[in-house]
Amino acid sequence: MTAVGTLVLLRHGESTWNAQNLFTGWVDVPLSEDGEAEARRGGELLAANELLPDVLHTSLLRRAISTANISLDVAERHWIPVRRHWRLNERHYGALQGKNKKQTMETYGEEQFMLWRRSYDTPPPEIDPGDPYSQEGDPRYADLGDEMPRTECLKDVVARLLPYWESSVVPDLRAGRTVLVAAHGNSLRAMVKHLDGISDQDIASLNIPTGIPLRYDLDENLRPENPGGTYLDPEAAERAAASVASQGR
Ligand SMILES: O=C(O)[C@@H](CO)OP(=O)(O)O
Repeated sequence: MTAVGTLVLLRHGESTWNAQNLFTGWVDVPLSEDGEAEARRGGELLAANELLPDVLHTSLLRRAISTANISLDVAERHWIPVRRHWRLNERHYGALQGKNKKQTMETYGEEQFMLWRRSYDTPPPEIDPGDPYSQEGDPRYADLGDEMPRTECLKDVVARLLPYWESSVVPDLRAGRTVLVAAHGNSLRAMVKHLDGISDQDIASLNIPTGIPLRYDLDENLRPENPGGTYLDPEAAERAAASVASQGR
């Protein structure tokens, strides 16, 4: 079967809050210097593999936007059309946004910490609208109304991501375009869960590394011909995914 579409998933490079081990979610933090370097490396990998995106989809958060800009600039694809949507945002981390991961684990214990961080359907407590890390009143979310989350578990992310996948990403894939999705650890875990048909249990142990393009060749049913996708730098991806898994320790 010939692949109908090529999808490239790119988690943003390290952010300043990744570097400080803080729960981030919808807080709009920038890339760290290392994160910018990862984004440049991501662009080099795209160019070296002749994997040149025709269209970009990003979240509304600058760590994903900047990563895509830097990578595409390096790959000489800075000019491609872009669509941005909140449905590609990171999982909203509720009241944990801005909290240190290690301290959270020490305060609540490893079981509760992992339940909030990786269980499929247990969201963290809701964020208070007056919390300094709440997005209440942020103009970019003015149209969300009742859909504005105050916390999310991965199941919630899957539910809000899939309408965008169907309405906006799938048509680009079906048109034969190479589609770059620049997003986040948990919004991409939601996408990979859908693509690979991963169970609610097994998704807990899947972690996506920062800054390494993950390629999927999709058949006409939009099922991966290469299940699990193919990282353009598999060794670096394995090391980096293990480091995401161990955050908090
Ligand atoms: O803090 C976050 O928003 C995410 C991604 O950095 O963290 P985690 O990997 O713990 O879900």
